[in-house]
Amino acid sequence: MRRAHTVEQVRAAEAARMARLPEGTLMQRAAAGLAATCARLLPRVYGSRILVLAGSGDNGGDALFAGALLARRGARVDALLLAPAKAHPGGLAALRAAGGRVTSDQSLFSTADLVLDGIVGIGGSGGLRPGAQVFASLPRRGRVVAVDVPSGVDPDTGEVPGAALRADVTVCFGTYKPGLLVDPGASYAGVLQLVGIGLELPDPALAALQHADVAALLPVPDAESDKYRRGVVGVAAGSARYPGAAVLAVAGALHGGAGAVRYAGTAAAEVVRRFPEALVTDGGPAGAGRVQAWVVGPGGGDGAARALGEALASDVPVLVDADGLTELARLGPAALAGRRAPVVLTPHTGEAARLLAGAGEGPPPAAAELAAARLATVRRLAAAYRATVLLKGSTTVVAEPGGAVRVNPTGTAWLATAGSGDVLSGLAGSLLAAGLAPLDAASAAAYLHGLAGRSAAEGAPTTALAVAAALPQVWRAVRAGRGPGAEPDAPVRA
Ligand SMILES: NC(=O)C1=CN([C@@H]2O[C@H](COP(=O)(O)OP(=O)(O)OC[C@H]3O[C@@H](n4cnc5c(N)ncnc54)[C@H](O)[C@@H]3O)[C@@H](O)[C@H]2O)[C@@H](O)CC1
Ligand SMILES: [K+]
Repeated sequence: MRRAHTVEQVRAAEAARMARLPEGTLMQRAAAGLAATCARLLPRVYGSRILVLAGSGDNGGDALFAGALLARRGARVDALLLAPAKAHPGGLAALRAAGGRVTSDQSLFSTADLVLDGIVGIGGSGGLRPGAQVFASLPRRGRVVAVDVPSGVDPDTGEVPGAALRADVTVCFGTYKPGLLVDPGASYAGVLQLVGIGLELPDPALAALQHADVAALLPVPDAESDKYRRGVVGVAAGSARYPGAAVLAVAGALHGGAGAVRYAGTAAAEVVRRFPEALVTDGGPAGAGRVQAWVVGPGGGDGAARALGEALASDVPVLVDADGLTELARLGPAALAGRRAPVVLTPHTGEAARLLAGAGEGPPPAAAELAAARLATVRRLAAAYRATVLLKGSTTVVAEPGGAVRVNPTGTAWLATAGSGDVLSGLAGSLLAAGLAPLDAASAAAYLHGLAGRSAAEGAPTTALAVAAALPQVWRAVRAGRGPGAEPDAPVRA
């Protein structure tokens, strides 16, 4: 599991550690790790041209000390100081002593073999300041290595309020920061490299699952299992107008670990034609028979209101998606009051906007605004509806009310295809029925769905049904620890 901590948590851990260590020890550890990563990125250090962009704080200090270490190995290191009077004195002295120079030549940014972005780290707020904005648009030849955080990215939220410096690699110290894992910030961070500096950290503010975590969550039948013990998932989806949504949600559910899928709705004939193994009924959830979790809403059309009401009246977990969310937004959080079994909501940002408005949080915000502030949005929704919320998008995030947040590292833009959300809800509902806790079911489903999207697409447009069909091979890869994302620290990137 990749764990990310907020600036406040990092500062507290640093203060506790520094109290027991000689002055500057943590910075030396950070600089050594940073220099080692830079050295690995260069064909050879000796003779390489390196530009250090150093701001006014310790982030600049890290960059200057790392520059000094690289200069000692024969690199030609120039430092451009964004706030010359405030540059880290120890770092600057070390750089000079190692033969490095101070420059004001911005064109070195475009000719250097490697640029170290030490403009601002966890002390940063707002986008790049005017003096540094030019670097966001200058052409580049070598790689840009961000020190701790790409400058201009909010470390706690991943929001990018102005210009920011896109990195090829981000070397972060002590722990990941939420802004490195959540878009839009994550898209500025490139490949992440964590350097341990010996911090003792509390529970993370945010976590990203990896293969081993998901493998440990996935239900596996044993000798005593039968279809009912493995869990039956109910799917109330599709309508005369959108029968395909029923087929896709059932396709996801059949690959999610439940022992059986019970379909309730007007697309029963289509479902059973496609999947003879599904148990089907024409009515709503109320008369469908026992299930361990309901999925309500994909393509539900006019029938979504009734299906939602009947599913919520049951005593099992309910996952609400698509038209079910539109209906829930109309009813507001009161519709969930008194419910004991968990509720999972899976909105995209448009649905999230409606849900927030439905919770009395003012007029619907613009979806783009919510996408730019994904963490804040998912937390607000989880708190307002007291439900587990999976917010879909360029990075899918999952939050529990007042609790843990998970970010999915496996997403791919190829999944932005019609019907792919229906597969995800079926899959997540199936994991719920198999007994996973809501946060685990939602985040494991997002993880598998992302990998299945990659595998189905392989760089070309794909279909929702192909994504569902790729799920078994993805389960195998995750359980075997194979394929993209299997290495504990290799980020999965499109
Ligand atoms: N505190 C520690 O023990 C350690 C800190 N480390 C480094 O120290 C960094 C944090 O250092 P600081 O607390 O000095 O803060 P920064 O170096 O991140 O920022 C310094 C100052 O820049 C100004 N600033 C804020 N936003 C800005 C912006 N958008 N553009 C330009 N300037 C801006 C602020 O006045 C801020 O205090 C970490 O990110 C990490 O790189 C590491 O050396 C590890 C140990
Ligand atoms: K930085």
